[in-house]
Amino acid sequence: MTIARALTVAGSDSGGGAGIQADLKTFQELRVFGMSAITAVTAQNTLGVQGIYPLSAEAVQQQMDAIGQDLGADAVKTGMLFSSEIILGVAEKLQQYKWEKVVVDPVMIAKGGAALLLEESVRALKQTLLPLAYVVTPNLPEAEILADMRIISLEDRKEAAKRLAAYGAKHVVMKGGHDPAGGDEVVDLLYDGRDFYEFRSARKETRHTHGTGCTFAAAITAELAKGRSVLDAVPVAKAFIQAAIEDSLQLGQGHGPTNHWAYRERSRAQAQMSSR
Ligand SMILES: Nc1ncnc2c1ncn2[C@@H]1O[C@H](COP(=O)(O)OP(=O)(O)O)[C@@H](O)[C@H]1O
Ligand SMILES: Cc1ncc(COP(=O)(O)O)c(N)n1
Repeated sequence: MTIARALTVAGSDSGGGAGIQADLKTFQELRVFGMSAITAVTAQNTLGVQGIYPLSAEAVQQQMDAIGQDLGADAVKTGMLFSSEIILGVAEKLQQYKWEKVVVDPVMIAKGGAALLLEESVRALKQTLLPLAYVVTPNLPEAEILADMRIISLEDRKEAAKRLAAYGAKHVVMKGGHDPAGGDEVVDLLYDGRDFYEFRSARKETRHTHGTGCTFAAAITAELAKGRSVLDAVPVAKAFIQAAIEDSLQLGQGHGPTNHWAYRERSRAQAQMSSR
């Protein structure tokens, strides 16, 4: 039996809802062997980010070497990268190990407002990492910064996706969670350099959305690691995050984490129903 392997290069969230912790939980739930290279340690909970301790670019590269030289990875996800030095170091290793299924979640600001990427590093993200992205998964505020334009209409989203593709990203998945005019639907838009696809789901009214972006991108990464196409991976990720948001765990006093085992429990219940 072949074992699908995925590597996440991201920050640690002590609260367990986002970052490395969300990614590894998601990989595990989707039956993919998860590995990590930590870029920064954050002291964080559902109330916000209390501290950020970045690692050196060398320490991040050494972790990626440890995986590249031994276990290997079928897909790689990047999340919080914090500085230009780390971005450049990560880009170098992605190229060295010829990792092509790379999902770049361009994490910039935590839900509570803390900067998880230095402002001066946006350029490095655009110019060094986007060209290596098989998939980039911006939320709307991140897409506005990367594409350098305001996004209001669906046409704006399409124009922004084209601009990100022009930087070299093979697929753009623009998430719609932050759409102020979203109404009762959340629409994620996929652009593959040729066509646009819309993925819709019911918007859940909730404040428990800590780590939704990380979890969604990790689910795409897991499915790519198994050999699925982007067009097949995105609907699985959408179903995964929908279940995780709808069945949230009500933990903590602020923006609580999503439920990483909800998708598996739903799938199991469905299988039992259909076998009756
Ligand atoms: N309230 C919600 N109800 C259902 N799905 C949501 C909701 N908010 C976000 N999502 C989904 O969660 C994923 C992350 O979305 P988004 O909030 O835009 O990104 P981020 O967490 O990076 O800010 C997307 O697939 C989006 O469709
Ligand atoms: C270490 C770390 N990485 C990423 C996020 C973003 O979280 P979200 O997925 O909610 O945008 C976070 N809060 N902490």
